[in-house]
Formats: sequence, structure tokens, C-alpha cells
Amino acid sequence: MWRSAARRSPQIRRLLSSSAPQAGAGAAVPGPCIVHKRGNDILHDPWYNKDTAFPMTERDRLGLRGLLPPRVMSFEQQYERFINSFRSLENNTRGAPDSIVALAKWRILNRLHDRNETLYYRVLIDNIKDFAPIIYTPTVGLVCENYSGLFRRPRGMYFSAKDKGEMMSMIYNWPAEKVDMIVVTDGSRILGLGDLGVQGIGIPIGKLDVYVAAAGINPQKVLPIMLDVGTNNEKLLEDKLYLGLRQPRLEGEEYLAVVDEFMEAVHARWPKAVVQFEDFQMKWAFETLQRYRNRFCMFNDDVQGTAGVALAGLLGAVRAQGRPLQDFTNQKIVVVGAGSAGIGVLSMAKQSMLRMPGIHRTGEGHNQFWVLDKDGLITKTRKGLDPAVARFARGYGPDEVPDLHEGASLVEVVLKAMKESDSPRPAVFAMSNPTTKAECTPDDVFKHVGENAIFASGSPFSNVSLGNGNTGYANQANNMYLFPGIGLGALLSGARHISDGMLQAAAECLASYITDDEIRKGILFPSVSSIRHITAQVGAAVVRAAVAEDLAEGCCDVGPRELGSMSESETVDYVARKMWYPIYSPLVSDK
Ligand SMILES: NC(=O)c1ccc[n+]([C@@H]2O[C@H](COP(=O)([O-])OP(=O)(O)OC[C@H]3O[C@@H](n4cnc5c(N)ncnc54)[C@H](O)[C@@H]3O)[C@@H](O)[C@H]2O)c1
Ligand SMILES: O=C(O)C[C@H](O)C(=O)O
Ligand SMILES: [Mg+2]
Repeated sequence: MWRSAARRSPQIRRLLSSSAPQAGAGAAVPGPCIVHKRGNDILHDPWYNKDTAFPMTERDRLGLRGLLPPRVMSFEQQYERFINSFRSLENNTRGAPDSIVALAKWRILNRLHDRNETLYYRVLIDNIKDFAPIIYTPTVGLVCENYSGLFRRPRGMYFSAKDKGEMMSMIYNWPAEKVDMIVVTDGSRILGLGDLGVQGIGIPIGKLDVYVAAAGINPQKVLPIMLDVGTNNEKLLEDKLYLGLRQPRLEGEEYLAVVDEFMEAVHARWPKAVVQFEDFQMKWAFETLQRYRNRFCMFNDDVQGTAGVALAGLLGAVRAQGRPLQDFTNQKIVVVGAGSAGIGVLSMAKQSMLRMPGIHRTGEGHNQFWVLDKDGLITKTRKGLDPAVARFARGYGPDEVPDLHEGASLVEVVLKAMKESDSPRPAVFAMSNPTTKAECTPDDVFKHVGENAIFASGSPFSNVSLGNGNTGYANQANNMYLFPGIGLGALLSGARHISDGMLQAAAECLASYITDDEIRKGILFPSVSSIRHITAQVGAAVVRAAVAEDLAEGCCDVGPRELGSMSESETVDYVARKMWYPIYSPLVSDK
């Protein structure tokens, strides 16, 4: 039933294998790179720095002779040296509290990032499964919580409420001439940790590291951004070390004026940059998405990226039950949390159901969704509902469960709404991040729901041994499987904006990635180790959808007509070839 053409293409596998030097680089021997500086300035620039790997000829050319120890190390030796020190750190911190170990690992990677980007991104790409939990979820949450204390040097840009009227010129302070990918937050809802104000900058940094590792976006062309409009976090406001504005958050028109000015400034300098909104509290997540999505090439990852990943997981759960995909329209779905993620998931699930062949429902009369927030089940009697949530409130109708009331608890909803469920494989997705905020663990699920359950979580967990040699799979349902491909596809297609069709194509591509055999075992998502391969597929699906909808304007010297004439596999090859790959280039000084 399900094609996995993507997986079976040996040509693409070869092209993208992360150990091959030509992977995504387009050439085994890199071309020279012109550098506008000399001597120590080069050693202190992580983009050009090669540490002890500068060959003697280059040391002479660039005024480096004598500034480094005489021995020239190879890239492979430097790589091994780093991995060895990382492994000794692991050994030396065994038994220490988890948070201490996590921060120590983050520090060693962060120091390499500050010093030598080529080596940093290569170790990240090659070890993405081990290192993603450090530079991304869950450790990035801990880093954000402790950001003001951990701060050593800035990364990215900071626009604050005090910069009103200045942003159009400030944007030119960024040293890179070209920026392709921006991730911006206002720090108001950092993972499940709440309002962390300026400290939320760790999230755009982590997301963009994933962009480089997964989508091969050139790290010189990424820009993490913090919009500091204040914080309502009392603890931070009182913290003497807090590095952000010590004022309550701007609200209403004042808030929107800051975001408007920022978006105009970005657009003026880099009209083709893709902007990803990340970790905005719900009201602003929806409002800014509506406000900008038809004017700029932007998307909200928590609403739209998450929705696609959850949809791929839900479709996988239908397949795991041995049912045809159309059966998705009969699945009962309970969503706990009526925020940007939960409502995003429901909207996309509903859209996908309505697109299924033979489905002509308007959605009003047919409702197999139950949504709860911190006050329990949401019904139409709830006062002051956000319009985005109101669409999913329970009311009265043929599909209503008569004895479920406003504010009913999760236990009541599951026991009553699911009473008649005949699902042989119930699926539980504990999507909240970081690990400490997960709704439940895989151990809980396989113990209480049964061995046939299907489990996924936002933060990584280990698989569970079920006895008799069987494994309960702990899938990671994280938007990292989609946002890199959405951003890359939007960039390479030169899309004017990011449409629902492009997002749907991304989700369907991810859903079709997994084979029937894997699905039967309860594996819903591929291993994070294949993230570059997945992203090439997702990116290509997004490019093709943009072309089909006539939204593509092309990128660099590849116009919409050429994109449109590419076959499916040629599009994947094209996307893969566009990926940057870390390799030392010969440096030539123009000074
Ligand atoms: N796995 C992923 O890829 C992914 C993507 C996006 C968000 N998330 C995570 O999902 C969580 C929610 O994100 P969001 O953007 O929807 O946040 P949000 O702040 O917009 O919404 C949170 C919602 O949860 C509800 N809630 C809080 N405590 C609750 C409780 N005890 N019981 C029931 N409902 C409760 C709130 O009422 C609100 O409706 C966060 O932890 C975030 O990190 C994960
Ligand atoms: O950052 C993540 O790991 C996923 C998601 O964007 C979140 O906000 O939790
Ligand atoms: Mg997020």
C-alpha cells in the first residue's frame, strides 16, 4: 500500500551518506574561499578557523606562521581528538546529576561551535542522534533556563522594545551579506517551560543548528533572533543577572508594532529569507501567522511543523492497526492541551480527513475530536474561548457522548469517549517538551495500555524491553523531522509564501517514509540518524508542491520552469546537491 521509493533509492542514499565527503557538498575537492583578514583575526573567526589543521603553505599565505604549534594535524585527527574528549567527559561525569552532565556536554560542544564551525558541524552531522539531545531538545531547555548565567558571548541578533524605530538600520549590523534562514522567538513559551524572556534565544540557536545538520543550510547564512518585548516571569524580573529587558511584556498594538517593524526590516535586507516563528505564546502564534503568512515567506513551527509530524504519526498509527488510510476519518482523537501545538494538530488532522476520498463532511456534524486544557474538557458552554479553539469545542449532536460534561477530566474522557473503541493498537503521543514535561513515559504506556500500544514523545526516550525479546518502541514525534525540510523546500523553490498544500506535502512525505514492516513493529518515525536523507525528501516534496501551486519563483539560477521540469527523483537529487557539507576549504587572503 505504501510506497517507500525514497528509502529504496541507492543513488540518493549514496549521495547523502553522511560519511562520504561529497555528501551534499556537490564536490569532493572544495573550491578556494576568499578571506578578507589575516593572522589572529582568522584564528578567532570560527567560520575560517582550522586550528592546528592549517597546512604550512596556508600558514605562510595568511600570516599564521608562529601563531600555532608547529605540528600540522589532519581533519580526521582533530575529529578523533574531539570525540575522545567527549567520551572522556562522559566517563568522568558518570553518576553525576543529569543536569550537570547535560550542561557539561553542551559546554564542550558550544566551545567547539565558538572556535571551529567546520569541525563542529561535521561532528554534529555524523553523530546527530547522540548530539541532538544536547544542542536541541531536551538540554536546550536547561540552557535557556540558565542562559543569563551561562552567557559568555552573543550569538544571533537581539531586537528589543527599546529599538523601535531603529530596526531598519540595525539589521545591517549583521555581518553576513546573505541570510537564507531565520528562526525568531519572543521567548514567551519556551518548550513547556513558560516565559523565559530573552533567555529563549537558545531555541532559535538550537533550531538553526538542526537546519545546518539536517537541511544543509550554510551556517554563514542562518540568523537566530530574539525579540525582547519584556517578560512576565517574576523570577527573571527579580534576577540581578537577567540579561533581558526588565519590564512586563508589551501587549496589543504595541507588541504587534515591534514584530511588524522587525519583519519589514528583515524583508528589506533579505527579501528571500525564510522566517520561522518559534515558541511564541498561543495568542501571538496564531495572530502573527495570520498577519504575515500571505505577505512573507514564513511559517510557525509549533503550529504547522508540529501538526505535520503528529499527522504523519497518526496516519502511521492507522496503518499499524492494519486498516486502510481512509479509516483515519473514524479514529477517535483526544488532545490534551488546547494551545498552538494541540490546535495546530487538530486543524491539520481535520483538513487531512476532509481531503480523503469519499469524505464530504463539513466537520460540524461529525466530530471525533475531544480537546482538554488545564480546566478539563472544552465544550461550547466554555466562556471566552479563543476562536481557533472554539472550532473544536464539543457541543450537542449525533456524535456526542451524552454523559461527558464541560471540564470533564482526562480520565473521564478516555473512559467514556473511548469506551466503544475497538482499536487493536491505541496510540499515545506524549508530545510536551522537555523530558521533565512529558505527559507520560513509554514504560507507563506499555505497562498500563498494553504491549500493543504505540508510543511517541517530543523528547527522546529509550525503547522499552517488553520481555520475550519484544521491544516497545519509543518514537520521537518532534517537529525536527519536518521544519528543516519545510524551510529548505521553501528556500529552494523561492516560494512567495508557505501554503497549506506545501505543509501537507511535507507531512505526507514523512508519513510515507516508513515501511509497512517497521509500522507493524510500532515504529512510526525513522531514526534521527537519517535526518539529512529525510530532509532531502521532505524538501523536494515542498518544492514540488510550491511549483504545482504556482508559488515558486526559483532560487539562484534555477527558475520555476526548470524546477517544474524535474522528475520526483531529480528534485530530490537537486535538493540534496544544494546541501552544504562541512569540509575545510583552501583559504586565499585578499589582503
Ligand atoms: N513534540 C513537538 O514537536 C512539539 C511541538 C510543539 C510543542 N511541543 C510541546 O507541547 C507543549 C505545548 O505547546 P503549545 O505550543 O501548545 O503550548 P501553549 O502554551 O500554546 O498551550 C498549552 C496548553 O496546555 C494546556 N495545559 C496546561 N497544563 C495542562 C494540564 N495539566 N492538563 C491539560 N492541559 C494543560 C493549557 O491550558 C494550554 O491549552 C509544550 O511542552 C511544547 O514544548 C512539542
Ligand atoms: O523544540 C522542540 O523540541 C519542539 C517544539 O518546537 C517545542 O516547542 O517543544
Ligand atoms: Mg517550538
